[in-house]
Amino acid sequence: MIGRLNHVAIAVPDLEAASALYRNALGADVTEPQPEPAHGVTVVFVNLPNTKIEFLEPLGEDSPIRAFLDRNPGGGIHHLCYEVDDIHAARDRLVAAGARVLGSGEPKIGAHGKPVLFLHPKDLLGTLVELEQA
Ligand SMILES: CC[C@H](C(=O)O)C(=O)SCCNC(=O)CCNC(=O)[C@H](O)C(C)(C)COP(=O)(O)OP(=O)(O)OC[C@H]1O[C@@H](n2cnc3c(N)ncnc32)[C@H](O)[C@@H]1OP(=O)(O)O
Ligand SMILES: [Co+2]
Repeated sequence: MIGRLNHVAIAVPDLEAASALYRNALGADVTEPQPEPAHGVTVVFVNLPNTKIEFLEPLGEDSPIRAFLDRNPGGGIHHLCYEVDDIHAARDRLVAAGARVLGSGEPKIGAHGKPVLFLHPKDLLGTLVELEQA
């Protein structure tokens, strides 16, 4: 069921500063800011040979990452995103294993234009897990 590691997400207080740091200090290839109002964040992706890093900045008053940044004002690793062949089957299997799906329980279109959903960190080893339909 579980497939490629699509991305590791880092929540940051300042997307432009984070992008400049990775470009200047690491020579990274960083995409331009992509507002995702349905998810309450603006994102960029750091393209790596074998996966991506996603930087997240809060967008709007109800951003789901606001409290995380209050706890981690300098930023911090926020979630892992795994690709799955069938996001509904993966969801149902995880729910059967006791994991809680966040939000409505139905996938939403994510930053790559594909269905995504999130599982509660308390049910998956203290790690927020995102699933993306491959
Ligand atoms: C554009 C889409 C893009 C993509 O890749 O396609 C994205 O990735 S969008 C990313 C932003 N959206 C989300 O993260 C949606 C799912 N997240 C949530 O619904 C919330 O962040 C939630 C519920 C996981 C946590 O919200 P909040 O911090 O406000 O809740 P609590 O303060 O009640 O925290 C509960 C409990 O969980 C711990 N926690 C919170 N966030 C994380 C985390 N990222 N990793 C690990 N643990 C986390 C928090 O510390 C609390 O623990 P406790 O021991 O009870 O204090
Ligand atoms: Co993500």
